Amino acid sequence: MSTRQNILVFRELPADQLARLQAAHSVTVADPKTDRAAFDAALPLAQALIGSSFPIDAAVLERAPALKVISSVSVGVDNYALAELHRRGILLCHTPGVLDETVADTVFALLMATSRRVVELSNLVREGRWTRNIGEEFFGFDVHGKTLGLLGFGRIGQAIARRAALGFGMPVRYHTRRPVDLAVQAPALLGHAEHRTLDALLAESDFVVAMLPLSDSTRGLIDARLFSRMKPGAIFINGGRGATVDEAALLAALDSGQLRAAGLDVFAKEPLPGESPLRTHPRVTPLPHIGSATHETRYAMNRLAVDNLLAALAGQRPAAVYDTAAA
Ligand SMILES: NC(=O)c1ccc[n+]([C@@H]2O[C@H](COP(=O)([O-])OP(=O)(O)OC[C@H]3O[C@@H](n4cnc5c(N)ncnc54)[C@H](O)[C@@H]3O)[C@@H](O)[C@H]2O)c1
Repeated sequence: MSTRQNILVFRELPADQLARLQAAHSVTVADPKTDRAAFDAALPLAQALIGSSFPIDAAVLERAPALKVISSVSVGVDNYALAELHRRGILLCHTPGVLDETVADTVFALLMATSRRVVELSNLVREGRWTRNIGEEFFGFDVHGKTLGLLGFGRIGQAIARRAALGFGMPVRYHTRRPVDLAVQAPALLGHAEHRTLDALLAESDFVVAMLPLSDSTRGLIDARLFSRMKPGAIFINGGRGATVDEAALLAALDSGQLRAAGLDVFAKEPLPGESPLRTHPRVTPLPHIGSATHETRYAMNRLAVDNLLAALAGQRPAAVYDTAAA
């Protein structure tokens, strides 16, 4: 590639990271959510894109004939038309690894909040309704020692498993298409985590945590059948992607009492529409997709995304390339 390339930044970057791009390339900043016209105007000459949280679909790619590389400030790649990127020979980079521990912390916050009713009981205090000692009707359920079932046992799933097994004494069950060789891939979990078929995991787990990417194989995967196989009174947590869950089936499972509670960081449609019953359901703890949203981690993700882009534009292999051929 020639030296100065046209980069289109489609989501705000920290000033120092933007400066790294500007030092070496011609940079246009245009967020399509707030200035679609500027984004569209920059597409035809863009050789590189960097950003997140906006669908780069076939229609966008069609208007970007010079595009060679996209650097996503995310680990999930469901916003990108993967087959089309592969067909056009466009490199896709993402940010695995740097957010694992932070997303696992967020998932654990949801485990604690749902089982110990943290938000509900904090509101009771704030609203002046704490007028006598708390009785059984406000008691929660223990987290420590309970069985955790993980749907999705990748980088983040394993970080959740470490917290559960090593910090909270929780037996961990996980479901993947093939068992993981723990001795090689997750030695800290040897003796703590066991592979299960999907139905066996659901039947055994007090907490079912979904940490799945969104793909053709996971869209709507967590449906009425799966909720019906969970232990009565189980708690369901979703930290992966909203569209892996049939939200109507989730609500039905909550209302029938099959599920005790749900903690959700992600939703099929985001921001969560005002009319969604999940917004105000008394046994749902909703979060506004904050899995990786800490100062340190968002900065690390932006820096890695800029590293990836600069390497690609210099003709080097970036540290984190997503294999679009395998999608
Ligand atoms: N809430 C947030 O803010 C947030 C933050 C980061 C990532 N995420 C989501 O979490 C996902 C997982 O991230 P990761 O880094 O752990 O990914 P990863 O690729 O390391 O792990 C994905 C796991 O899902 C499993 N999997 C994939 N398809 C499956 C299927 N059909 N059935 C069963 N298991 C299946 C894989 O085997 C693997 O264990 C991301 O793709 C992203 O969508 C959410």
